[in-house]
Amino acid sequence: MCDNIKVAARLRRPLLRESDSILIAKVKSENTISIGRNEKDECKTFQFDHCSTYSDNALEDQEQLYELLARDYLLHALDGYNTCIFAYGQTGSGKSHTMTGSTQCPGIVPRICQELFEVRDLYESSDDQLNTQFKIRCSYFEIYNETVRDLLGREKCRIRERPDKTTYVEGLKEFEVFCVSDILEYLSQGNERRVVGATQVNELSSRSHAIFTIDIEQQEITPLGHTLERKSSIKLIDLAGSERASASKTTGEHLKEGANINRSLSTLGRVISTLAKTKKPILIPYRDAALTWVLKESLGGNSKTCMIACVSPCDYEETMSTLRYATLARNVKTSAQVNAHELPDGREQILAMKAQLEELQKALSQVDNQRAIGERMEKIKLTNQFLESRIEQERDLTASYYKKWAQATSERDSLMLLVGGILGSVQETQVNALRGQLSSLKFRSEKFGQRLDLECNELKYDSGE
Ligand SMILES: Nc1ncnc2c1ncn2[C@@H]1O[C@H](COP(=O)(O)OP(=O)(O)OP(=O)(O)O)[C@@H](O)[C@H]1O
Repeated sequence: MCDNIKVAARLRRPLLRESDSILIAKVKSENTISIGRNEKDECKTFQFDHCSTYSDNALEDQEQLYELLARDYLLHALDGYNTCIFAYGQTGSGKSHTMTGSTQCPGIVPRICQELFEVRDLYESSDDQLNTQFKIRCSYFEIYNETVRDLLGREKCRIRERPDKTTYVEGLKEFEVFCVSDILEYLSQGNERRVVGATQVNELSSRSHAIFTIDIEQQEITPLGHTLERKSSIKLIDLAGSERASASKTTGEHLKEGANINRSLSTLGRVISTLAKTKKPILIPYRDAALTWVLKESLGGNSKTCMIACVSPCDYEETMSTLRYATLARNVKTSAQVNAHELPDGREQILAMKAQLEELQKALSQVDNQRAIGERMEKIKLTNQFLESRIEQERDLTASYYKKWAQATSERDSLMLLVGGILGSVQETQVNALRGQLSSLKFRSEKFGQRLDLECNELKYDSGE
């Protein structure tokens, strides 16, 4: 969905030091602000989506600005849109007062935090079946002299581009927050570490661009029992103030800071004017400054964005320049989309998990089978080795029996020959002795034969034949 950047002008009250100055700006209606050098000068009028002025009650002014302008950006974020609110203006024009404010007079950031947790509590405590679970995280960084510094961590960080061309701060610390005091604690910790300096125009001048991000993740159970997940982020930005060196009487380090601030703000101006002029932009100079590079999505991408142009009631040139800048921003279009998708419902998840479990069990039993087969193979191998060595032994034994048997047989044969040859010439007693010898040899030879058969049979049985 295409949306123009919403632009509001906020006129701050004259400060004590300005009590003698001529008031050059006036809010004429809720959409119109006019500006003239003096009462006689012809006034120039500017139209914006919203114009707010001051009253005697600063707290009420803060409340009103939140209700009429800023709350919508919390509601959009709860619907799943990325949103961004940034305060722009000269130094001392009321940007920090508008975004952060003070404990007595809180600005937009603490109010958004407060209401976000009220909404969260309401949803989560509801007995309604359409329950929503929240996960809220925050991070805070500043861009000082073109360097990104994590205000809640220690590191200097770098800006990176994702494959889809969106940008992010690498290594930025993000903290999950569970209640409003958690998030306000991180906000105040970060504010304490922000680079602040005194200039002639503002005693507590912010010398950096500060970007506080709230990431919201919601999981909602729909009436059909599905889970809808929404992810969105709210970027809340307090820019450093534009300044003329002569007006703010800056010198040395402050002059360098001022030059960097002005350079990045003028790049922001060029990005805005290129986006405002071109329907299909060819080259937007996002990369020319860390600020525009990191805000790429908020300025020309998936975001609902609001610019609050803070103006002083007494400085004609600066106020005029801010209002011109703001007018240009009104023509910039962004293309915000709801970042939501349905998660697979519970039943589907259970079925998918069951199928996965079955597959795992199958794989496991295959592994078990293979292990059992392996173990049996190992046993068979050992048995084979044992049998082979037995066969070898038996073979040696058989060979030695054969040898003995052959010897016994030839001994018997030669004895029989001898008996045959000498039978006539020997005494009966000699014959009987020879006969005894012969029958003993016969008996031994039969025994050898039997033993041989027995060994052969055993061998056959062991080798499984
Ligand atoms: N609407 C307002 N009502 C009352 N006081 C205001 C308002 N806006 C600003 N102020 C006061 O004006 C002074 C300067 O405001 P602030 O510090 O917010 O300016 P800034 O734009 O953030 O300046 P810088 O860019 O130098 O940081 C502060 O004392 C602040 O309290």
